[in-house]
Amino acid sequence: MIEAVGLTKRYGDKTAVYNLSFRVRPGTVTGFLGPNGSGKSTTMRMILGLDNPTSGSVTIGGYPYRKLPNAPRQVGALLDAKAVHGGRSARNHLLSLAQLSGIPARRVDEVLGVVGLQDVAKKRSKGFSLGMGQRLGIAAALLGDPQVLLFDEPVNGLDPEGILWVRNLMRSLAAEGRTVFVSSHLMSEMALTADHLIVIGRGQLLADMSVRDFISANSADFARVRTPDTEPQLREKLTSALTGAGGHVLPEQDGALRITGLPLPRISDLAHEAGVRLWELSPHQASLEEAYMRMTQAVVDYRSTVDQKAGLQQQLPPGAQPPVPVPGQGQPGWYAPPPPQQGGQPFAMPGAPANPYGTAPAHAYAAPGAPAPNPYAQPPAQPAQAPQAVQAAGAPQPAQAPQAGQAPQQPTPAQPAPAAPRDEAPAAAPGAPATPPAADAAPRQTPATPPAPATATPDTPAAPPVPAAAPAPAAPPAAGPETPATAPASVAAPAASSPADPTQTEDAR
Ligand SMILES: Nc1ncnc2c1ncn2[C@@H]1O[C@H](COP(=O)(O)OP(=O)(O)OP(=O)(O)O)[C@@H](O)[C@H]1O
Repeated sequence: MIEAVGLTKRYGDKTAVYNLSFRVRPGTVTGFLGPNGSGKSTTMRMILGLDNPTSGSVTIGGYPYRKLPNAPRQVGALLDAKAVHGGRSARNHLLSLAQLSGIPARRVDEVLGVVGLQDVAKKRSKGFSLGMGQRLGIAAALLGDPQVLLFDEPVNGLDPEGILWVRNLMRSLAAEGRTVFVSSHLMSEMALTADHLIVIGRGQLLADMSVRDFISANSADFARVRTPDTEPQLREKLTSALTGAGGHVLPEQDGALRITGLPLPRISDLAHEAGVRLWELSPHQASLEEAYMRMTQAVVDYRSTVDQKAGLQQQLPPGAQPPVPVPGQGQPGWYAPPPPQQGGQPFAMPGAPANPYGTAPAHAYAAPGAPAPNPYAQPPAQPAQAPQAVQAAGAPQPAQAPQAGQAPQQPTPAQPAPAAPRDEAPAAAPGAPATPPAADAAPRQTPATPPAPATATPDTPAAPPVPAAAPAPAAPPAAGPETPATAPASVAAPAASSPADPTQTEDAR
């Protein structure tokens, strides 16, 4: 179990994560969703002890990562597939991680087989494609056979076979009772892979619920109706009959109508009464993508504004009519309206308190574009305990991001029980070698941007970036469980990715 309580991270003026509380449970795949820059990677780094929270806490099996006995055997992670010493072969990369964590060499060959890299095991990883790099990162995460796995965008760059493989891998890891936490922007994939979702926007929790609940809470089921293409007047007739009966009708791009607010039999009756023949009348459930778009459209920071496809469009033949644009399509809110029972609160979580933190109203996202309270300006009430429910916060205003000196009142984070871990109790003796490679412990480097004050002092002071050409030194045995592990051996963390000397010969296998 991963448990975050009131987790907050600021980089100078930038609040990357704000007051996040959630639990990631074993036995399920939990998807971690959010727009670009919403704080997913930052959250994962805090879970793995690679960044220190500004406030709040996050534990794995009851321990902060750095206090976790034999952490590399308990937690595996893929954060950045490129965080590999390019001059090393895949096998030697894994071997060095294994040696530093007391993992037998035969396990290296096992995981190489699991990820399908056995044939290129002796090739230097700098020649790897993006997908091969992802596989190597996944192999590193699996190395310690850990109970808790974190994957940041694991299907990036994978081919369809690879995507299917990752999906099945995640599901089988969860089926074995492991805790699997995976971020992705691929909604269709998440819909097939995840059982549960944690959705954040601008660093704040938007939803914490099952995929099924998420879709039904944030979208409406709808009916698709098609009238004969040859008689456009029938479409108009049906539209007015349905609208008159209280239905909500949206044209779809292929000429069909998308109807919400009326049950299928009623649509059929209305069509019959209006003398309109139907070519299609079918029930549909909104996709995860639609539900996600609806929920997050108010908290997207980076949105493309230029129609890049404009220049690619073919000229219409003389006399041809351009396709009728779908009203509102592409604009916030063009998706089907929220389910009526939600009373216009598409994000209200079924059965959950509407406003667990007493912050912004639950309907804050119901009307995209409507003025929304700034959650940063409204310090949340102290949560009684780690909520499993959605934090129905309002859409933050970008211009009003919190300043470092104007920190809202922080909730007192609940202290994680210092007792023995629960479901992820350490499998190995605490004295087992646990010190991971120093390179893995380095904080995220952002060369183009000078680090903000919060990052100027690395969270892991003892771990400066290791020069790329220098192999990670063999770690001394861990002093014991109280010795903070600087980073997981199996975490594919950045900092070891500086260009390797191309003339360097591959070290002994
Ligand atoms: N080391 C850092 N120093 C300063 N700002 C940072 C640092 N790391 C992250 N940020 C900022 O924190 C915010 C959250 O970034 P993060 O990488 O966690 O988002 P994300 O949800 O993982 O994004 P994406 O989906 O694009 O990977 C961003 O605005 C980012 O610029």
